[in-house]
Amino acid sequence: MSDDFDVIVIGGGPVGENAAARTAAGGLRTALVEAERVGGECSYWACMPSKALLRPGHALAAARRVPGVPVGARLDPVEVLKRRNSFTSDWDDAGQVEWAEGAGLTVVRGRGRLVGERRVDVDGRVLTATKAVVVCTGSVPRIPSLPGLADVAYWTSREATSAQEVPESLVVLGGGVVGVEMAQAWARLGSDVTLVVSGERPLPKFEAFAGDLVAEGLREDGVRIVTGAKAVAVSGSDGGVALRLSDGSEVRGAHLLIATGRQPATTDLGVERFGFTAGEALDVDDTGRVSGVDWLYAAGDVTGRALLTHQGKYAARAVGTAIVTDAVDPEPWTAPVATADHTAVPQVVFTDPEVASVGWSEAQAREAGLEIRVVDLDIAVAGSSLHADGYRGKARMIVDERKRTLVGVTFAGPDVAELIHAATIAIVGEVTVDRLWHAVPAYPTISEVWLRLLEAYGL
Ligand SMILES: Cc1cc2nc3c(=O)[nH]c(=O)nc-3n(C[C@H](O)[C@H](O)[C@H](O)COP(=O)(O)OP(=O)(O)OC[C@H]3O[C@@H](n4cnc5c(N)ncnc54)[C@H](O)[C@@H]3O)c2cc1C
Ligand SMILES: NC(=O)c1ccc[n+]([C@@H]2O[C@H](COP(=O)([O-])OP(=O)(O)OC[C@H]3O[C@@H](n4cnc5c(N)ncnc54)[C@H](O)[C@@H]3O)[C@@H](O)[C@H]2O)c1
Repeated sequence: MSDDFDVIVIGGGPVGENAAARTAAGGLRTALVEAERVGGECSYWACMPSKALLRPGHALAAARRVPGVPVGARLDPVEVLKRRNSFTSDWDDAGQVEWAEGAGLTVVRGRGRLVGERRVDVDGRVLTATKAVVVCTGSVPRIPSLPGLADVAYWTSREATSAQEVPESLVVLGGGVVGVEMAQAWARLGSDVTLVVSGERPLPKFEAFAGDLVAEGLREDGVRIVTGAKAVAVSGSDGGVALRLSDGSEVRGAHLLIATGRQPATTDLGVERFGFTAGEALDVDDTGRVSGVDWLYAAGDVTGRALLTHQGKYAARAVGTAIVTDAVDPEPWTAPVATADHTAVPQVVFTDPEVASVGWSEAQAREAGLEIRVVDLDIAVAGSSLHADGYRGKARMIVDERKRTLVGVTFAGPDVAELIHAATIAIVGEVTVDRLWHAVPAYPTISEVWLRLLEAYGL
């Protein structure tokens, strides 16, 4: 096999796969270098298995909210874990390799390292690229330096998404997205879960009402939430783990999940020779070109821009197009440019209730100095009351008063995920509220909340 390619992509997660598929489709000889499994974190230890663990609990809860639907008392963990395993293809990447080869990629197994201009060492074999190298190595868990942590067997998101048994009890440190999703998934499967968060509520990066509603949902599932807590030490305890907090109290569990964020996977990658620091993000422009190195590109978690599969894949499509078309300073909102990263990143937290947001939070919009108007509403329309008895949800719409366009939308409530794409379209398309008025939501759907938001705005 030749070691010469036009493009070498390091990292075969969802982002690397997309960048490579684009360049191959553009007629460029493309190598995809992967150290573990083609498909990356998302397919085997993140998006897919976590959502597969959550979905059965949501289905059961949804059925319980509609009288007349016969439902069992609890989930069947054996069947839930079996279905989760099928979503990860039992951690076998043969299907993804087959897809990659079908897309015209050369899959090279091994750990890639930049060893010179357009040169990548893969476990001793040096590949060269005529055009570009694209770094899509993703991210790894950020582990806090807690005394005692190195001496216990703790979980990261990998163990939390791939465990083959329901833990009797679980302490989750960190109330971000991984923390709340995994706390609920395992609580609904029968584990006794304690969630330790450093602030007033979980999900601090979202609007406060969203974190509050999710906290309510978790508590209803039996999750104990310890707020305002600073972990100071960890120790082994009765075959499990004890987490000591700054107020002197202790929380214990059979397992401890560290869910305190992620950091770019740039260690042992050779980035230092191009002026970057191992462990830090690769700084890129909107076409994905790495600052100061004209043949080096990056996309996805490794850039630290938006740690989300869909947004990383969007950046990958931009990178692939930029390489194929030799784009130089392309205009914003054209195919080789990931312009939406700045204003319209959608995210769904797949708890029950769900949180779905896009664009800026109120705090971010104010910090950016925008003249805004915030419209808050309970989600209480015919569609929501038919959807579930006792439906509880909230919506926030943030309007840029100068342009009369939306800059941020958040929904929190059962099954709001599918509402968010309409908001993404409105923000990306810079649709004015006056024009949005003519986008009539079907009756009786939960989307009618859009009409109520516009009425509350004054239309
Ligand atoms: C528990 C959890 C749940 C999540 N759920 C969601 C969700 O529902 N929706 C969502 O949008 N996002 C979710 N995310 C985030 C999502 O997983 C990431 O944003 C996404 O995986 C990033 O894709 P990537 O290709 O950049 O990186 P990764 O998926 O991390 O893939 C990087 C790949 O590069 C390989 N690699 C690394 N270094 C090298 C090297 N030197 N040589 C060769 N190969 C290398 C790795 O082995 C890996 O396969 C979740 C994250 C976690 C932790
Ligand atoms: N549904 C989804 O889209 C989804 C699901 C899971 C993860 N993700 C992505 O993966 C990334 C990583 O998720 P995450 O939850 O690990 O990170 P995160 O940054 O979302 O949350 C980490 C949380 O841990 C807290 N924290 C940090 N250090 C702490 C400490 N020492 N003690 C207590 N708390 C501490 C932080 O304040 C923060 O709230 C996120 O950016 C997220 O977008 C997405």
